[in-house]
Amino acid sequence: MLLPTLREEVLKANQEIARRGLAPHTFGNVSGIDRSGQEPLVVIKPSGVDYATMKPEDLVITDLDGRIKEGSLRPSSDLDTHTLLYREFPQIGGVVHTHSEFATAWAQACRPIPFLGTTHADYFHGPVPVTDPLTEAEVNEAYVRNTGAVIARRFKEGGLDPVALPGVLVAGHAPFAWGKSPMEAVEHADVLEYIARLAFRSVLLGAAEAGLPAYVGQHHYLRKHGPKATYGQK
Ligand SMILES: O=C(CO)[C@@H](O)[C@H](O)COP(=O)(O)O
Repeated sequence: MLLPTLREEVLKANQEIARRGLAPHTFGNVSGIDRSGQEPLVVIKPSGVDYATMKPEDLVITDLDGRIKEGSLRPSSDLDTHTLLYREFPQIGGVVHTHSEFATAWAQACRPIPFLGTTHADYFHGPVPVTDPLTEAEVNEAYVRNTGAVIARRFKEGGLDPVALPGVLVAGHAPFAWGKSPMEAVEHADVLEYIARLAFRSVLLGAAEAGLPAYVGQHHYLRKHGPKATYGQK
């Protein structure tokens, strides 16, 4: 993907998380990556800039280690999480961080979103995982980079597939979601908030946390993503 097109898509994606109510104030950020050139380049939201006034030239371009290549504004304060996820999950092309209400509530409760319905199963093949809380050492050493590290650790140690589970809850913080592109990452962040709200209400109504029978979840996930889709545990 050429950078000018990626810039436009990352700008639109950042405006979309605001328009969809997923990012009150500036509590959220979207990035995209262009892996087509010799050096992968990340395009990310500038820190603290109002989505409504954001322009393509405000976006910041960095390399995969977060070194700024282009841009006069400060990159999002979550840059190191985004770049670590691009290094750890080579399949992804876009990352979204939001503070959407219900997904953030599950993250603050340090509880995974249970696998309760087919709406969930269409997009997330399994409970939406929650990370371990960062240790004091991880917070003090590098909070943002270690936020990415605990996400990567949760998927690696859990044998989880970031394609079949395109999002996570960072314990005590809020959700991150990803996809093949910035706009697909926004779709996943939007669905994550919707299934978080549904699960919250279902649990209040007494839904068994045992959740959906595996065969129903698998049927719906494969129906949406095709018989060759990767899903579930690796
Ligand atoms: O999680 C946080 C703060 O808790 C951040 O996501 C900010 O809410 C957004 O920061 P910028 O992207 O504007 O730097």
